[in-house]
Amino acid sequence: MRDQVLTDKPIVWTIAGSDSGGGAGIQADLLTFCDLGCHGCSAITANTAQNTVEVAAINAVSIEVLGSQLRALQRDLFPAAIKIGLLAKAEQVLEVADFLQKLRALQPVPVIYDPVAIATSGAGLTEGDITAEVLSQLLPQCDLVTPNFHELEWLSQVTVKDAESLLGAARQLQSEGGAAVLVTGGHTQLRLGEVSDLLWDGKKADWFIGSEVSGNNTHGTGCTLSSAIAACRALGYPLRDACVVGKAYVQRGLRLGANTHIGAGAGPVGHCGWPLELVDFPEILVPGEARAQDYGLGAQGVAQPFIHGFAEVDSSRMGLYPVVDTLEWLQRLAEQGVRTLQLRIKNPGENLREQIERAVAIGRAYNLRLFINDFWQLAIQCGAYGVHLGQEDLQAADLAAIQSAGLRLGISTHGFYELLLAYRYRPSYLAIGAIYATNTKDMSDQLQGVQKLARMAALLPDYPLVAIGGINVQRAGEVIATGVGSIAVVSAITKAEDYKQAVAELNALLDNEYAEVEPC
Ligand SMILES: Cc1ncc(COP(=O)(O)OP(=O)(O)O)c(N)n1
Ligand SMILES: Cc1nc(C(=O)O)sc1CCOP(=O)(O)O
Ligand SMILES: [Mg+2]
Repeated sequence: MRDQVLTDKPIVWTIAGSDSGGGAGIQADLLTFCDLGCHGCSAITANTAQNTVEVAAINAVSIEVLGSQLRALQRDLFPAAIKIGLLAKAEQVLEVADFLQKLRALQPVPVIYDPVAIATSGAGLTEGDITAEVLSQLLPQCDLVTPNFHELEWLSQVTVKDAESLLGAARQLQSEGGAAVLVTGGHTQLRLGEVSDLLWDGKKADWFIGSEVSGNNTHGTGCTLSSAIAACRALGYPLRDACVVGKAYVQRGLRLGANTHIGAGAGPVGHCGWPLELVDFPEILVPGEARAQDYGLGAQGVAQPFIHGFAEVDSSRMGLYPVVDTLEWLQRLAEQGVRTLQLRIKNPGENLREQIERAVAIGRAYNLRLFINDFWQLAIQCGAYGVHLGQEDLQAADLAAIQSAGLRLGISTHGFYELLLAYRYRPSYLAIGAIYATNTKDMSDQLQGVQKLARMAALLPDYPLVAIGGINVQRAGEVIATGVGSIAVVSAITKAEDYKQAVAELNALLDNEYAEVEPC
């Protein structure tokens, strides 16, 4: 929600080294913060003398100089997130860890550490060994650490030779330091043509699969990724959303920056604005899909094979979509000409089957797109038009049965990560929520806001998208303007003084927007 206030840019700090060549370090970090709508501040740990072909010198700043920068920032520019890059000697690690401990006692601040310590050439970038200080003092102050394969081996002391050992090393590092681990795959491909990152947060492993981009302009990708994740965390995005948007931002920079010529060596990755194209976003690996084996997620324990591709809805613009809990409401709204409806019964009585049968009959009589929430078995048995499922239902429901019965499938999503994951199933529509706070259901930790909705909707311009959560007549205009083809509402209709008027006003807003987009 924070990113809706355009006059109030979140502040993000980078604590890192200066790259005189302008491709990595502080320079890449500040470009990234700016690009993603944040105000960047810096505390410089070292002045490196480098260009695109060599690191000629690394001049660490003194503890006094580092500390004075941090304290000046704290006095006036309190951060919404912090990215840490090169810490050039053990004393700096201790200084930063100690500072963070005190800062985070005042207010929680997400901290992302890109453990820069070894150059691509293999040369050490630090004065002496910093391993012990990083593991024991710094990592407990971090929320996320973003090693590449080499840095993972360095910090975990585990030799990484395949996907299983990589996951083992990430688990080891996470359990030792407490921070979630995002292992970046830029240096090693587990599958040809795929550049994949592994996130292990102590509970769940996720693979984010990107495609290889040909080109040599890769300098600064690690700095840019960790900075983009920090910027997204400052905008209020949860960790998984921040990771997939960060990866997309780097992918966009690699793709659009591939043909620039800066220096004789590896040129800088591009900084090319907010990623709004699906092509830059990673695919989320789904348990049960064939390539999961190559990523160390074997078939064991997977409830069902990966099923994707569901019956299409007849229009990507399903319009007004009331979600109701009684047959009376279905009947009333069908009589008002509403064509998309959902029956969402949360406290079913003994006559649930009968209610669903009657709902399906109303749906047929009025030619409705009628979705049944949760009860997919009854929806199949009663021949419903479609079923709506939540994220947590995806592993439990028999998706093959829904698919082969020809039912449409709608899936709830809450943010970029869930949207990309649900999209892998190619459902009939994707719902995005909760856009605003709502009294109908506790969604307080999953609020998206309109700007984030617009950024998600931009990824799938022709796909049937539904926005839900706190939408009413006053807010519907800005929601519809994001490009979603449908707005789902509960209380805006069922608690309206005059539901017929609410239906008419919401329909008028939808008609108006679509008329502007598609002039006759
Ligand atoms: C259109 C639409 N979007 C989202 C939801 C929420 O579904 P779910 O996540 O399954 O939560 P419950 O509705 O079951 O509480 C929905 N019902 N409809
Ligand atoms: C049922 C539901 N699902 C949501 C989601 O974000 O998945 S928000 C929501 C409640 C929508 O009710 P109202 O229109 O009254 O705010
Ligand atoms: Mg549900």
